[in-house]
Amino acid sequence: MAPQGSRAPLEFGGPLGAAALMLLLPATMFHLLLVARSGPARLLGLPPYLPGPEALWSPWALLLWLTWLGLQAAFYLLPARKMAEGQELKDKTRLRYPINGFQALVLTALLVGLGVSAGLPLGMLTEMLLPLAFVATLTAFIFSLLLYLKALIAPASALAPGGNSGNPIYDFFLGRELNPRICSFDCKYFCELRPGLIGWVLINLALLVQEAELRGSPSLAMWLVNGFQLLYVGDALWYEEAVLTTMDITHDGFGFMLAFGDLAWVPFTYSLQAQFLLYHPQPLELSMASVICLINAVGYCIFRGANSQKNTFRKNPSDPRVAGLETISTATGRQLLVSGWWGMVRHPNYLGDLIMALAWSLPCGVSHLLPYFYLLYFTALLVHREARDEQQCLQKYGLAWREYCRRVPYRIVPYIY
Ligand SMILES: NC(=O)C1=CN([C@@H]2O[C@H](COP(=O)(O)OP(=O)(O)OC[C@H]3O[C@@H](n4cnc5c(N)ncnc54)[C@H](OP(=O)(O)O)[C@@H]3O)[C@@H](O)[C@H]2O)C=CC1
Ligand SMILES: CC(C)CCC[C@@H](C)[C@H]1CC=C2C3=C(CC[C@@]21C)[C@@]1(C)CC[C@H](O)C[C@@H]1CC3
Repeated sequence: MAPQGSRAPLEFGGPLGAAALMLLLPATMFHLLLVARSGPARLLGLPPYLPGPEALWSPWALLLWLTWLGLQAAFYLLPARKMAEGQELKDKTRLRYPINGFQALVLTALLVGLGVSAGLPLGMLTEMLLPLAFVATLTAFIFSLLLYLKALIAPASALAPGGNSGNPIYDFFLGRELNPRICSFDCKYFCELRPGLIGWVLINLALLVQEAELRGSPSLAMWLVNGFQLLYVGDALWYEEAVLTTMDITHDGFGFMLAFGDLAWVPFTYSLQAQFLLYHPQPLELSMASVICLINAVGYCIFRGANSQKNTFRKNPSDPRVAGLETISTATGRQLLVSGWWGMVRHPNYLGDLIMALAWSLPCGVSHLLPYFYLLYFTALLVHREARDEQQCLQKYGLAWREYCRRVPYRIVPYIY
């Protein structure tokens, strides 16, 4: 049984690490936004200027941001094609979640399409990235504070395994309540996929439109970055149900880490390649573009193949697509796959995700390190996430997990790591 509350080992370097991350993450996001539009675009250099309050604060940005959150919340509340059940909770109940994220993406696209054809200047959004990122960060802080206070009146069974150490900084960062809800509206599930991920592709699109306005047409590099990232976001929303088994939903509380990550970090830093391309156009030969498309396709096949194989197996182990795979039995009654994608490395989906991350940076050329920030950050995130997942699996499956590690010794990259 995993240790609970104050007995759970502290992660992320404890309260000091949490405090440092709460300063460092927003600072990094603003640094990236500033250097992406500067001439030298140096990842490790100083930003060209420090923005004053007038560059950060705009009531229009606040209005736009709140409208965006309201719109996505309204789409979340629309009738869903399916209601899915989450994992079993401590009190043996299961929560129900609407599966309508892809519908929200399509409705947003229709609305934006209508707006643009009616003369909405979508490209102008690129001028508002700084104040928008500022209000998103502010929202994340206020939201996390409200969530922290809400957890004070939540029953013990609603609290997350971590995030309840008694140290307010650490608990504020990690999140105290596992699934904070307002009636049937699940705050964490809503934030994980919709405003941030759909916001990311909308920012990308605005950058593409702005490039077309500046230079006559979008560059091939901009098309590739937009296309690849739209595929990634569309895939996440199409397979939305899979997010219910991720550690973010089943293990981590909802605090600053996820609120800031979902609402601010994802839209404003994951769109870095498109931001870079708007200010630093890169020539791209058709032959090189084809190679990059191939790299993205290989990454996507591994990512999707591995995720679908595990999801199919978890839903129905006797499904003909997975019934022939070799497995290890565990004391919990669940089984672990040891052949197929999950017999190659212990996290084949991370490998595919990393290959795609490389394909998203390559259209930006090799003259700057800045567009490779996502690849570097993502490698660190996945290595850390893999270690956390490993720890949780060891607690869940004990000896069976050790046997799996013996049979499949590499974590993410075959013969390397
Ligand atoms: N772009 C981004 O910023 C991010 C993207 N991602 C992506 O999101 C997706 C989900 O990632 P994540 O939630 O970290 O983890 P995974 O989808 O890899 O899930 C890990 C879980 O899978 C189960 N599992 C592990 N090994 C096996 C096996 N051999 N056989 C059967 N089940 C197994 C275990 O849970 P159990 O046994 O309980 O089912 C384990 O806890 C990934 O594709 C990842 O790349 C993740 C984080 C950030
Ligand atoms: C701000 C910190 C550095 C940590 C923030 C982490 C979050 C940005 C990520 C935690 C897990 C995530 C997942 C996804 C996006 C990023 C966050 C929110 C996906 C939705 C991406 C698409 C995949 O298909 C599923 C992912 C689930 C986990």
